[in-house]
Amino acid sequence: MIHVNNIHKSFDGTHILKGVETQFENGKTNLIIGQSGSGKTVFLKCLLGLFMPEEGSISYDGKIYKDLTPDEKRNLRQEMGMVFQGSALFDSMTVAGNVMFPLEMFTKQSKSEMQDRVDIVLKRVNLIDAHHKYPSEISGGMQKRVAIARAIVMNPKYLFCDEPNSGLDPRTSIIIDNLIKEITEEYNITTVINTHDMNSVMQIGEKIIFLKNGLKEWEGTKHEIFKTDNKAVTDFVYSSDLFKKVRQMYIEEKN
Ligand SMILES: Nc1ncnc2c1ncn2[C@@H]1O[C@H](COP(=O)(O)OP(=O)(O)OP(=O)(O)O)[C@@H](O)[C@H]1O
Repeated sequence: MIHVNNIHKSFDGTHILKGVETQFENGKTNLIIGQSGSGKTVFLKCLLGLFMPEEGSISYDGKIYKDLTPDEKRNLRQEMGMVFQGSALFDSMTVAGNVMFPLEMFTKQSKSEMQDRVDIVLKRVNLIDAHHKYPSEISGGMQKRVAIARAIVMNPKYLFCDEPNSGLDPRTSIIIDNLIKEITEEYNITTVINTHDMNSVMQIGEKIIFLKNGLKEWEGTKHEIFKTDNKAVTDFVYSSDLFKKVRQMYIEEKN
């Protein structure tokens, strides 16, 4: 569980996050949405410990990040998995090499222990015969599965995903969304996803935070987002005719 307590972050005097307050439960897929420039990436980087808020604090299962020693911070960061936008795989390494990389960097496991773990996570993301392939030899959807396998290979308590569906077709996006949700539940991970993808919101948004100008404008579930009359949220989420119709149908069905 992650508690975000009134965090503020500025760059060169420009106030970007202006007191964000929320919490993310384990076993749940938490989504951050908002217009470009609303502060989603800055917020995710604060959660990852890459940016330090000037005010407020973030705590991870009771551990307040800013109060930890450098060693404790390092240990906590090893409990965080990250799926980067565009997968960010090492082109010169095989699929297995990419997934093994965090184990080689941060553990003292033997080669066979590492190989066993790589087999388990690649199987979990439904990639069985890809160990010896290079990223350029597999599809974008498969690359994303490799990125997810690498993010969970250290058995993280927290999983952060930046635009996990960017560059994927709608069908593959749904498969990747469902995979992240299943893994989140199965391993009881606290997952936070930055997304522009409204399909993801409707599919896996167990908790959605809507950021506007560095503030949390709204939060709720994928069911509540259909019913909200918060104009900033409805203008953003239901900007397309298709989603306007979906919302209308949902409201009529519930009445
Ligand atoms: N390292 C930085 N130094 C200075 N300003 C920054 C830095 N990182 C982000 N910003 C500024 O913070 C603001 C919010 O940026 P951020 O990347 O969080 O937006 P976003 O909501 O993720 O947008 P997008 O959806 O387009 O990715 C922007 O005005 C950006 O220029």
